[in-house]
Amino acid sequence: MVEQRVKRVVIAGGGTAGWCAAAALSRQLGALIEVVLVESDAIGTVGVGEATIPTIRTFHQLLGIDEREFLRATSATFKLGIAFENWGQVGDRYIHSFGEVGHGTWMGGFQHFWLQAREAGFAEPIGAYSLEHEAAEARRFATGDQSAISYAYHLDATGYARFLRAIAESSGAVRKEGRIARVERDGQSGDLTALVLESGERVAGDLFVDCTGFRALLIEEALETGFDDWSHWLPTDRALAVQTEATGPAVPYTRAIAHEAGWRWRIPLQHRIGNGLVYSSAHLSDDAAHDALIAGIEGDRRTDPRLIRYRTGQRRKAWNANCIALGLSSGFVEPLESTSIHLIMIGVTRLMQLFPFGGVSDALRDRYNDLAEREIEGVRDFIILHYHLTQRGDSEFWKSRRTMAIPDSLARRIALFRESAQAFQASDELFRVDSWLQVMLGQGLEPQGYHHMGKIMPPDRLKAALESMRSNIADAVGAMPTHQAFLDRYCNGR
Ligand SMILES: Cc1cc2nc3c(=O)[nH]c(=O)nc-3n(C[C@H](O)[C@H](O)[C@H](O)COP(=O)(O)OP(=O)(O)OC[C@H]3O[C@@H](n4cnc5c(N)ncnc54)[C@H](O)[C@@H]3O)c2cc1C
Repeated sequence: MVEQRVKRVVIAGGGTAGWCAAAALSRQLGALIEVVLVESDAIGTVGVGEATIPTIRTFHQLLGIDEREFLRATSATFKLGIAFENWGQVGDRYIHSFGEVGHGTWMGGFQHFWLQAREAGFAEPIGAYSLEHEAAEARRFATGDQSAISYAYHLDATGYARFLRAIAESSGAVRKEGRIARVERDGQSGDLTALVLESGERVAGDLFVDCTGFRALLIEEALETGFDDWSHWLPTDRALAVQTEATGPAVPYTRAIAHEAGWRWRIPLQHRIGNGLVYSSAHLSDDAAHDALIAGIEGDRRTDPRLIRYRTGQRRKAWNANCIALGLSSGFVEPLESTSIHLIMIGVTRLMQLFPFGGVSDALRDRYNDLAEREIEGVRDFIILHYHLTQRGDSEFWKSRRTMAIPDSLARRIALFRESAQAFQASDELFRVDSWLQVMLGQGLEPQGYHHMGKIMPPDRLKAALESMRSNIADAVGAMPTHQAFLDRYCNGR
């Protein structure tokens, strides 16, 4: 029998990444491994990261999380997509919703039918063929047996870490409070051997998970892994965040409102709104950003604006030696499509799938890094798409986004869609065709051609098929309660 070499996993950091890792590892592998987490209350967490994508629900199912309990503990609301305002041109608006857009066939996607119908003059806007889009626009929501709807959540980040901590501790994970002063390494292999706390306590382990946020204490400070900087593509490097009181019913979508040098978010929770202004410090001063943030908020402030600095890019290896970086320590592609928590969850899931019971090996590490790299690069391209496909010319920031050189992978994808309306999801890529489609069209990328599969059927049949899709969706949305009414009922257990 192969001897189990990795028995004790030490997690450094207790933000969303640290507690996600602790909860999943202890709940799923707790019978085989010991899980210890070190965090420092004095340092605290980044405190943002409140919008998610639907994969969070798969992760919750893996942990056996009760949805109502989660919603109450994190003051969460439901999210059906993101409303992008002012991205193509000032005054433009589109929703990137989570669900399917229409129905295609094996030969091609729905967009080909839709483009055919639009040319013939009988297509509604593309969003009319997506349940999630229409529900978001109508601010309605229902889940459970009543409807099959694709959704995610807006959640309170601090409450979420607390919630995950309770799961982790009840599954046997042990928390140690204290500031990590130094990291010990094996003189020969270079592997990490222990975290030494300021108190002098030594926390030894076989495998380490770096969740220390932007500090990247293990993966960078100790292991000097290196970082690929993507700020030439994604130059926003600061965010100002402030919480305000809710002023009305919660909407089931995030708002991402472009401004002269970045964008603003608005994330509705049950009791408050999370607001933030993301900007490029090369194009907007901190004072001007502060004024723009305050000018754009509604409702009384609950907190003072807080400045967060970041750099967009990825750690050269997410897994280096016997250390895996998760969360902000592994890289950050700015929060536009709410992908960071997803990348944490997929990273933890992958770690459990590739867990090095027999010891860390190059083969396991390479496989993990390969998948992590492909996934974050797919996210990167998707985010760059939003900036690059702007028609805005009202500021240096937007002019430079429009004219910048983009990754070849993305340039090919845009050219393909522009020429033929063909969109695809590469293997190991997060965003589905429906997402690429909605954002490309939403940002004003007009296909010059399309597949003629719609011409195979008589125009009347195409018209009837589209009308039936649209009216079925309209009926389903019409039967839903408002998002706020559903939330009130669902969270109260009624
Ligand atoms: C402006 C902004 C907006 C974002 N919005 C979204 C979003 O909408 N959706 C989304 O999915 N993601 C978002 N993110 C990303 C999200 O915030 C993070 O992925 C998530 O919070 C995980 O952070 P973390 O746990 O890696 O780091 P942190 O929350 O920073 O946690 C780091 C932990 O390490 C500990 N630590 C650090 N140094 C030491 C030390 N010396 N000793 C002991 N402990 C230490 C800290 O105490 C803390 O517990 C956003 C990020 C930013 C910057």
